[in-house]
Formats: sequence, structure tokens, C-alpha cells
Amino acid sequence: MISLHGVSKTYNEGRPNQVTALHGIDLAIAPGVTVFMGPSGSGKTTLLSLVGCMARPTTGRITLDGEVISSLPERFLTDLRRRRFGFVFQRFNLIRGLSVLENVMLPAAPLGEERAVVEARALARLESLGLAGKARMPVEVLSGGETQRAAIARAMVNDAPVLIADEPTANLDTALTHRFLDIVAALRAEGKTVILTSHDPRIIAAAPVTAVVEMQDGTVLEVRS
Ligand SMILES: Nc1ncnc2c1ncn2[C@@H]1O[C@H](COP(=O)(O)OP(=O)(O)OP(=O)(O)O)[C@@H](O)[C@H]1O
Repeated sequence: MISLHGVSKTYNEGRPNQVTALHGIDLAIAPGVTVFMGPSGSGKTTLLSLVGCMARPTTGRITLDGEVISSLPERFLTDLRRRRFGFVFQRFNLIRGLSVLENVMLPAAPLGEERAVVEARALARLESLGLAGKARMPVEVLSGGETQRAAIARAMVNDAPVLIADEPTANLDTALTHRFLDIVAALRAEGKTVILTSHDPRIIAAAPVTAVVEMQDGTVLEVRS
């Protein structure tokens, strides 16, 4: 369970271009699939970056399974980020010149596990996402949908309990969106917490979604679950 207590975020504090992106958010995110929606600029990406410990709130605190994560020193935060969170970026950010398998194994490198252990886990993830046959190929040969699945495999290689994805279906057609939702349903069945932002009505109406959080002007307008 992730909890936000009075979380605010102000960018460029004290400067003429100061923007308060989040205003005193109180919210609980349970295991399952939570989708953040709302107009552009309503604070969705900012909220995801705070929950994923990529930035710190200006005020308030965030807890993960009861542990305060919003005020940890940077060196603990980096480790926590690697072990507890997987990220799928909108552009997927796979590294060209490396194979699919090498890309998927990357987030495990700093954790110091044996290469064979990580490779087995990465291959198992690729297999479950239907990409085992492409593991040794360069990422450049993947289609759009395959690239997304490789990015999900990479995000999940450390078996993190929380997957965060910003607009994951923005560039996908209907068939690939449904495929993505099947993957999300499988992650939910594994007991993971999946946190998404989306403008896509197909996602919001989808079966695996457990909660929809509607944001407006840096506040939570409504939570439907
Ligand atoms: N790094 C930053 N520096 C300054 N202002 C920022 C920064 N990131 C976001 N903002 C501002 O914070 C507000 C919320 O932005 P955010 O990206 O969180 O919204 P969003 O709901 O994710 O929008 P979109 O749907 O367009 O991605 C906006 O006014 C934006 O301009």
C-alpha cells in the first residue's frame, strides 16, 4: 500500500516561474491497477515521479507499506527505487546497440547478483511476454508492441512490487492496447501494484483497473474504485 499525506510539489520555488503542480494530496494506492487521469498539466506525471522516488515532495510525506520513502537520503532512495519500482517510460528508452536480453537485464546490474541468476529471471519475463524468441536480437528489430513488452520486461526484471507507467498506450493501436491490458491483468494477478496515467477511455474502462483517480489543477477531484 502506498499512502500520500498532504503531498505538495512546487517547481522553481521562490522564482518568477514558480509552479505548484500538486496541492496537499491525501491518497491511498492499494495493490491492483490504479489509473490517473485528468487534463494536461493537472499533475499526473509529477505525482508518479514523487511516488516512484524520482523527485521529492515540497511538503507532506509518502509511505510504502508503512515506511516513509519521501525523505530518505539519496543513497537509500536509489536502492529503493531499483528494488521496489519498475518504470516504463513513454518512449520506452531501450538502449540501441544492445540486445533485448541485455536491455532487460540492465536494471539488475547495480544489485550485484550473479549474472546467470539475473539472465534466468530476464528470460522468464521475456518468455511470459512472448518475446523469448527475440531475446538475443538487437532492440532495433522489434516492432512497436514488442518494444513496449521489452520495456515492461525490463521494468519487472527485479521483481519490483510496483510498476509505474506514464501514458503506456499513447502510441499503441487497439490490438496492442488489449495486449498491454492482458499483461497488466497478469501483473495484478501476481499481486503487483500497477500505477498508470492515461487519457485513453479503453484503459479506464478495462477490466483489470481497480481504481481511477481523476485529477484537476494539482488536486484529486474524485477516486472511483
Ligand atoms: N520539471 C518541471 N519544472 C517546472 N514545472 C514543471 C515541471 N514538471 C511539470 N511542471 C509543471 O507542473 C504542472 C503539472 O505538470 P505534470 O507534467 O505533472 O502534468 P500532467 O497532468 O502529467 O500533464 P500531461 O498530461 O500533459 O503529461 C504543469 O503546470 C507543468 O508545467
